[in-house]
Amino acid sequence: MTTETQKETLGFQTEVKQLLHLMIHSLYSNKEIFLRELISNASDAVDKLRFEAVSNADLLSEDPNLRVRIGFDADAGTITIDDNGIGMSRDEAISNLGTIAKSGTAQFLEQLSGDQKKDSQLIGQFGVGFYSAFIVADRVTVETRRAGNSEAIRWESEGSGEFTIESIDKATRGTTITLHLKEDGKEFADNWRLRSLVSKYSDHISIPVEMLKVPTPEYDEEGNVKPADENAEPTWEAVNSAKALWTRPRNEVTDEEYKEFYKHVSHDFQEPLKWSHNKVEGKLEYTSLLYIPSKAPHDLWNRDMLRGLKLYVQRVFIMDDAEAFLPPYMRFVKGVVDSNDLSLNVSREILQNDNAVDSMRSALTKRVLDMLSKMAKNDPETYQTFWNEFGNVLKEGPADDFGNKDKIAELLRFSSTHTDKADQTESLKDYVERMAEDQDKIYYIYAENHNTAKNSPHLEVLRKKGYEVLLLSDRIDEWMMSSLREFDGKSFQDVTKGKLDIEVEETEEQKKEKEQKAEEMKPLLERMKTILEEKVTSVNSTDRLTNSPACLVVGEFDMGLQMRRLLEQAGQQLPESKPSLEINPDHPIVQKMDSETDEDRFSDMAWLLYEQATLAEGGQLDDPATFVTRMNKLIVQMSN
Ligand SMILES: Nc1ncnc2c1ncn2[C@@H]1O[C@H](COP(=O)(O)OP(=O)(O)OP(=O)(O)O)[C@@H](O)[C@H]1O
Repeated sequence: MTTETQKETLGFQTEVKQLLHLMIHSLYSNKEIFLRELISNASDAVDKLRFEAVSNADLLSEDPNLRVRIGFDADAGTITIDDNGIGMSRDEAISNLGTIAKSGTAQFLEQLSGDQKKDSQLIGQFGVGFYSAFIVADRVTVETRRAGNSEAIRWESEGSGEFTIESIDKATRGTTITLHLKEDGKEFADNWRLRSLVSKYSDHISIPVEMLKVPTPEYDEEGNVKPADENAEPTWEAVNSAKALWTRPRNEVTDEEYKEFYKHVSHDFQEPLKWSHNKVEGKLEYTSLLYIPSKAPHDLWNRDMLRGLKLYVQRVFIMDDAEAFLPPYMRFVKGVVDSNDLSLNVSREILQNDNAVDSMRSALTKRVLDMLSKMAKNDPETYQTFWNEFGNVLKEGPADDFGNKDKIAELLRFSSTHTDKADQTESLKDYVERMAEDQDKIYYIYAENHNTAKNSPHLEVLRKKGYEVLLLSDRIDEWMMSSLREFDGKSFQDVTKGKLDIEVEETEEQKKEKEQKAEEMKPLLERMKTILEEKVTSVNSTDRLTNSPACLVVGEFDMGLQMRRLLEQAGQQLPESKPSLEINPDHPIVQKMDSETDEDRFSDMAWLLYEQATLAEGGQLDDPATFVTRMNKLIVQMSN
């Protein structure tokens, strides 16, 4: 006996144990989904076999009719799901059915709270897959033989922490899963129950999902039921329509079918927000079925994760996550593309450099943008749900996809001083419609968080003028704004950069008065400049402030202070560039400073103005302790 034939006991990876435990507890009110998950896996296994058979036809020859079979034994309390797909080798079974390969699993498990309803949603988003068998079964046996291998194995587990694995004889390739049902899972070992679940969840599966035909009774001449023929071969019949859903005409597919198909391709538990199903004929021939999910997966932010559409070539499954068909900022889209123009041997590398793929990619990108524009126009509430989940990914769009910049800009939603709320609900179109008559720019501010943006001294004069300002505080925002130059002919203006160019209506007299004041301010500004020389390029008088005494402004073409901080934190060496300090000449502190004769006190006040301006725009002080000492000194002097 070789070691391989011996029965080995192995432990589940810790994460599997945790997931199993949580899943059994949080999904018990939705038990029936186990069947969908297992049929979905069986169909994937058949797809993989068909793909391998493209280069090795022998794999198919022994058993060419691809199908999944569902059997049950009500007396024994078992259900079997049997496929003649790719099967698993010993090593594959150990890693596929004993570990979770997904990145971020540990973080995901940490999010679970013990609240059954919330957890079941999260687990659904994560994908339960094979392990869902343990919702209804207290023992699961998997017998499997990989196509092309002679060795078959039996994997078995009670789902509590370990599994066994041993070599067995199995005549045919593929996988048979036997569920030994728990007491409260026995209801599923029933012909009609199983049939109705297959139609509900798996009708769209492209291969036949078969069950044993229930013999129709035959009658003798007297009208009595004839005894069944003991020797008759059981006949299997398909209980689903077994036609790839995307190949069917749109008007013959129901919403329910689209939704179930989505769950199959996306491994998502929840319903999609929208979908778009299209057949393209002409120079290129392909069919696409694209879905917008309703919830972001937990690892969406990871740009390196492989993500994309399921690729079929002439109905043969080629690969999951074919990322070449959509740009990275559309990595939330799920679905299928089935092409008639690609070779069955196509690889990821070929996809990256193929002209047909390029054309499909730009057409599919337009399709998604159109789907979103329509949703935004006809169903703003659903669009808002989309935006709240995926807006931050779409914000990568203007930089990623220059050609569609304007279309993407229309889809963006912002927080703005119009609502003063953190929710991103305002479109640029709304902004432009609300623009004041004499306003010719779209103003925005970027800060580390919403409140810093909303309360920034830089907004004071704009608020006074009634100009709306976009309040940006997502990390991606500054990058996005650097690619958005204009919208509807209006340029964007960062209110913390350069000159604001806001026309303030004033009479000749007021103008003169201002000039005179500026002249009077000069010595004060000079005095401050000498003190703050190492921190600022200049100290100027400004009319952008109404309530605050001072703010920091960077040059029009300089990097924003927030971006600079982010890059510095990331360890980048940046050329030095200093902001300028702008002073509100009407502010009492500034006026007080002008008459301050004590040089030490003046210096403290100048530093405090600079430091508070830094803090107000979300910056950090180089020397916070000295700032506190200075402030305390002034407070004591004030109260004396
Ligand atoms: N019937 C089967 N035939 C061959 N391999 C299978 C079968 N069922 C499962 N597997 C293998 O086990 C792996 C794990 O399955 P599981 O259902 O847990 O995850 P998944 O299908 O990859 O993703 P998800 O958890 O999102 O459903 C699969 O990726 C596949 O490689």
